[in-house]
Amino acid sequence: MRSSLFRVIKTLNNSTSSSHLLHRGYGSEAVPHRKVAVLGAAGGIGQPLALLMKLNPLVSDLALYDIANTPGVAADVSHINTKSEVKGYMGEEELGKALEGSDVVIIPAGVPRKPGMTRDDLFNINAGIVKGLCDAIAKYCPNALVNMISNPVNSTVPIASEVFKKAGTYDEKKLFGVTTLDVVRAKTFYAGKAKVPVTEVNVPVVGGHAGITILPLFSQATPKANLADEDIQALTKRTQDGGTEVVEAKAGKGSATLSMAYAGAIFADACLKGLNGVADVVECSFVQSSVTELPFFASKVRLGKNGVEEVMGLGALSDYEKEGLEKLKPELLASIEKGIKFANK
Ligand SMILES: NC(=O)c1ccc[n+]([C@@H]2O[C@H](COP(=O)([O-])OP(=O)(O)OC[C@H]3O[C@@H](n4cnc5c(N)ncnc54)[C@H](O)[C@@H]3O)[C@@H](O)[C@H]2O)c1
Ligand SMILES: O=C(O)C[C@H](O)C(=O)O
Repeated sequence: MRSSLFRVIKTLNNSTSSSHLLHRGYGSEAVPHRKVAVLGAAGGIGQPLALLMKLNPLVSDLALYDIANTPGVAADVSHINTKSEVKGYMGEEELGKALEGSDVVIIPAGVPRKPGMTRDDLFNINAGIVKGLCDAIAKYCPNALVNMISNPVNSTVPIASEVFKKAGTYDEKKLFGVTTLDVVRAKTFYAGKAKVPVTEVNVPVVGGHAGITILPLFSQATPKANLADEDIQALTKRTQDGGTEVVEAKAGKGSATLSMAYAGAIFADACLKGLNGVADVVECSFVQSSVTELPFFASKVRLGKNGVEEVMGLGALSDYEKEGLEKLKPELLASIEKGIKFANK
């Protein structure tokens, strides 16, 4: 039963090098003790993400924190007969206990979009939520790798960096905006158009995580396919609007949760693999960066024992991608500056 479940995950999991341990079997192989905390664990993303992290054999302790409903989620997930110990924490007074000793903290806490909203429309509520949670991270687990899912990622990551700077705990190698869902979508859409096996596809996605700031680099997609320019443009637009496609389909009942949980689990797994010293773990992520003149930028990142080991360059871009890159910069910079300003006010 257990092995068949992992076969399903293996089939689902077409990520690059970082995916393998998500479906690694339960052998006697020794892996270091690792605690993962999910903040917002009772939400639409939090619940399936908690499930996927419970299936990850690299996790020893799984802390599920939310302001409401975590006892039920934790009781439910804890009955799954996999390795990790699950504990639920509810309310601010239990946040410290949830965070203490964490190696990786995943943050899907905050409100999702409704049709007609941009991710930036979430700023007023989510900025404060993220700031409060990051204050606690700085206090209780300053060395943890932080995987920021809460939107607008283009602003919440800069907010987190400022909170950590103020607390004197900022390490740019340990703060990640999770953009894996953009990569997951780009792979799926490319495979469909190029008629190549989706499990073999790789597509880097750079920039940020909102609208035109999401820049998939289909010129670097593998396996290669000779797609027409209008196909590339349509794929680019669909990837940029992927979140909105889901928001509209859910018609007021939230945004992507299941595909996001999958993407979040892949990224957290990559972080754990890096921490554990697995070589050549590469994922795209929105991190502090000098790849462009912007202070934060998503690109391929090599993960290691201390978090970011290398922020990789963009590689060769097509003229269409070069144009997209220049177009995204003002919007991305404005979102970054908005986050920094909020955290310092
Ligand atoms: N990065 C991405 O690619 C990506 C993808 C999808 C969604 N998101 C974002 O993720 C966030 C969550 O989406 P969702 O669909 O899970 O929303 P949701 O409303 O279903 O769940 C959010 C959860 O956060 C909890 N929460 C609120 N304030 C909290 C606090 N201070 N501490 C801890 N928990 C708190 C809520 O109680 C709720 O359980 C949204 O901001 C959404 O836009 C990001
Ligand atoms: O689109 C959203 O609001 C959620 C998320 O950022 C996504 O890309 O699905």
